[in-house]
Amino acid sequence: MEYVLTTQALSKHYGHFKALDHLNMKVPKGAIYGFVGKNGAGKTTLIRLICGLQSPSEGEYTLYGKKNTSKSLHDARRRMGAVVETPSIYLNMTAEENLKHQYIILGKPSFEGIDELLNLVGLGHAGRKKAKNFSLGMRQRLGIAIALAGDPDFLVLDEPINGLDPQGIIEIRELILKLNQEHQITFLISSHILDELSRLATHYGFIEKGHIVREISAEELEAACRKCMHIEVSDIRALIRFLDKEKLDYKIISDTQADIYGHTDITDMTVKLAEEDCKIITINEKDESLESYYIRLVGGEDYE
Ligand SMILES: Nc1ncnc2c1ncn2[C@@H]1O[C@H](COP(=O)(O)OP(=O)(O)OP(=O)(O)O)[C@@H](O)[C@H]1O
Repeated sequence: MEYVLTTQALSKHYGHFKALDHLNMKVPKGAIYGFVGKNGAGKTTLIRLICGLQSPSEGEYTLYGKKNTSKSLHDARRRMGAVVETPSIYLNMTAEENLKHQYIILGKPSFEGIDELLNLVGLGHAGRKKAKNFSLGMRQRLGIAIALAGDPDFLVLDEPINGLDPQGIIEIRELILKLNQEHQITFLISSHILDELSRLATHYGFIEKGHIVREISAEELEAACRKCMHIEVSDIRALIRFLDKEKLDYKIISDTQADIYGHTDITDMTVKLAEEDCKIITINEKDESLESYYIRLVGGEDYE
């Protein structure tokens, strides 16, 4: 497998504090890599390091196979774009002027392609409007357009949907999917909004206290998320008696509802419960959410 980014025991210390502690991760080419962790876990620190905004204390990383210590890292970094924390846009400029400014910084010979870029991020109609009048979602999309100006094939987005309204979230999601699928751009997206990430990510890296506790593909994650049967009954005590007798793993949700893990013979359960005058009101299969998996992995305290 070809990797756009790898890190080997990458560490960043601030005095005695280890913001990154021997972090190992691999972002495959073509992936949408969800970089998941609580506030303060070290996500932004990793992003700052790979963008070259800070230097590692120990360990190393490669971008497109080029080591961070090698001279050719500069060329590899040209293939990468990033929106770190808030997008760096000039609010008194229009979207078009912001892009022209970026083109000048990049030393591009002409402004060719700006209209195309604005259309790509869904700002074709707003090119002449000042950025200060943009919604947060439009600003985020302009930030992505600026990051795309250098024609990267790896985009790093730090918490791209933080603070966006539902419509803004959908627009960013669709843009990321389009750029990934139609323009073959690999993404590293840091987020603590797991539900949203699970609609996009092909791979996940779970970071906790500066190191990766699990790296897993979306397919592996789906298999690892426990399937369960959600059941609503008229007599929860009868259900508990049945589940204990069958030695099934379960969780009581309310005084009429429970989640049952593992294989359950529904016919047998229906008959046995009927013998105790317990009616099944509803029953359906559900997957454990990414959020429950994550909490199981790193523990729930101070999770936002
Ligand atoms: N310049 C710095 N000096 C000292 N400590 C720092 C510095 N930058 C970050 N830290 C600490 O390093 C830890 C990791 O910070 P980082 O910003 O990478 O977390 P994060 O996972 O991105 O969380 P958030 O979502 O809150 O930004 C935090 O405890 C933070 O306080």
